[in-house]
Amino acid sequence: MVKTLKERGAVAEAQPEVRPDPTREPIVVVDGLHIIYRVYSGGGGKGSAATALMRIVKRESRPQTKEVHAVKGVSFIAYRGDAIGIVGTNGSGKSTLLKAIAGLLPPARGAVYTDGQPSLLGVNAALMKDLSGSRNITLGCLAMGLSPDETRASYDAIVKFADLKPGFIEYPMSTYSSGMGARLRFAIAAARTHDVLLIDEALATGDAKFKRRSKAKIDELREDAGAVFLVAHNLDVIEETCNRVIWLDDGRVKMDGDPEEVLGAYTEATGK
Ligand SMILES: Nc1ncnc2c1ncn2[C@@H]1O[C@H](COP(=O)(O)OP(=O)(O)OP(=O)(O)O)[C@@H](O)[C@H]1O
Repeated sequence: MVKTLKERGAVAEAQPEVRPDPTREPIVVVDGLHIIYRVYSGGGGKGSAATALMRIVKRESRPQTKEVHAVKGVSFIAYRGDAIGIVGTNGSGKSTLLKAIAGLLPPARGAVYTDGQPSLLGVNAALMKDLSGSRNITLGCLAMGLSPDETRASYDAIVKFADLKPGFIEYPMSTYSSGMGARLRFAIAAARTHDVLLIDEALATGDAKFKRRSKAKIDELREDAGAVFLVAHNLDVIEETCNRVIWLDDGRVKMDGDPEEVLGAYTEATGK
């Protein structure tokens, strides 16, 4: 039987139409964005340096590349003051979308326009795990563009916000639990206002008290910042923090709108 284009997956399911709101100020415009990862695969052998060297010696051709189409024609507009939660099952493209908004991944097609500088705060944000929390605060603040005076002035507030166990601020970050690390990273990032703040799972590891304080901080950041994006598997965090939710499904926008409505449909569809 001949399959239709849709059955063969050649035609994407329609994504919600984007209707600009002329009364609000756009901060991030994502326009028909496609992100494709190219992964080396095949050749049989392991992808080690030795295999690559053998291939050069034997003058074999390069291994085949495989494409992973992670974001498929995503479009939306984020406005000043928006806190947008991004939900979706594993591998649906949430982290990829955040990285693309941060400018870390080149679009294969489409474009991302941002008014101001996006900052990506991920659980894996690049602090130095061998340095103490204290040194990382200085490093992180300077890396975010704060002056040495501003860094010194922000130090106490960051330590207080991170609320680590006594003494831990002088220990290397490699000794921190993932929750402690996430708290410190969030506290550092929150020390500055951001035009566009992208948060990837940073709050998932915090306890209830920290989540409450981070929600208050995100509300504050939203007032000063342009827009906040939050990826989290914990839907409570999204529901409490965001005024809008985008549901990604296999790299496409399935729904974009009111948190209650989108999270309701998402929970029903996925049983999460
Ligand atoms: N560096 C990479 N190279 C190749 N493929 C990748 C890479 N990073 C992600 N992918 C693929 O892109 C797709 C989207 O991944 P992504 O990490 O954006 O999803 P996610 O929704 O954030 O998932 P999770 O909820 O598990 O964190 C997946 O198929 C994943 O395997």
